[in-house]
Amino acid sequence: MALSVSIDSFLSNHQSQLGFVHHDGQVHSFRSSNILNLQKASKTPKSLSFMLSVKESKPHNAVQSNGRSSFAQTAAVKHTTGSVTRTQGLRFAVVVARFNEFITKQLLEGALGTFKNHSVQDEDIDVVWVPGSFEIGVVANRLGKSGRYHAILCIGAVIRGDTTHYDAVSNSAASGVLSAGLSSGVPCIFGVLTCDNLDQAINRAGGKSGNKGAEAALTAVS
Ligand SMILES: Nc1c(NC[C@H](O)[C@H](O)[C@H](O)CO)[nH]c(=O)[nH]c1=O
Ligand SMILES: CC(=O)[C@@H](O)COP(=O)(O)O
Repeated sequence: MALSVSIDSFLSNHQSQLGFVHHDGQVHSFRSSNILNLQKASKTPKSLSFMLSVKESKPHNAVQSNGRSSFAQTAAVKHTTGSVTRTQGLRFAVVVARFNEFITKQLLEGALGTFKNHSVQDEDIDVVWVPGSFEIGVVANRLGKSGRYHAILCIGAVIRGDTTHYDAVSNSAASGVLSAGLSSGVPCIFGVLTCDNLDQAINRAGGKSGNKGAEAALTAVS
């Protein structure tokens, strides 16, 4: 059964955790200890661009060839989405693993390029190096709790070897990043490659499958 939630009940349920900027640019609700800290840390405190934009979409009936209305139900409610254009005053930390550095450096380059393309200022980005992907979570958690950043981008490259070590490191990296986000309340973005071989990693670090660091940075902005 589909769950239908109106924007009003969504807002009243989440206003303690999130701030919202309506499409008219007005802040409609805004609080939480981290966000307050962020507000203090922000160079331009009145910039609330990191908050989610609430965009109104007009109800419309998408009629399928069989004559039935397809997503009329979802089209009838307001949708909430992040913005990749309102970046003024956004601050990011990037936690990057030194292990497989020839890959993680490329991912980092991709991420910094994306930040630049989205007008995030160099002085609003801190890069913190850790030994391996296993250590990313603990540092991301600490940075998240500092209240200085709007999102933490986590970068690593775990490449399968001969033993089950790969599973331990990649699963720990994923759950570490997840826990860091949940416990700090600051989005911690998973930009850790988990690859079966070196080729896969190279392809995803600026090769033929793109640059996953760049993609993860866009997620952080959003
Ligand atoms: N094998 C990989 C590691 N291993 C190192 C661990 O992340 C960790 O630093 C060590 O176990 C000490 O706690 N790290 C990666 O990022 N990628 C690997 O492929
Ligand atoms: C992440 C890994 O599995 C790797 O670096 C360790 O390789 P191995 O399993 O051959 O010890």
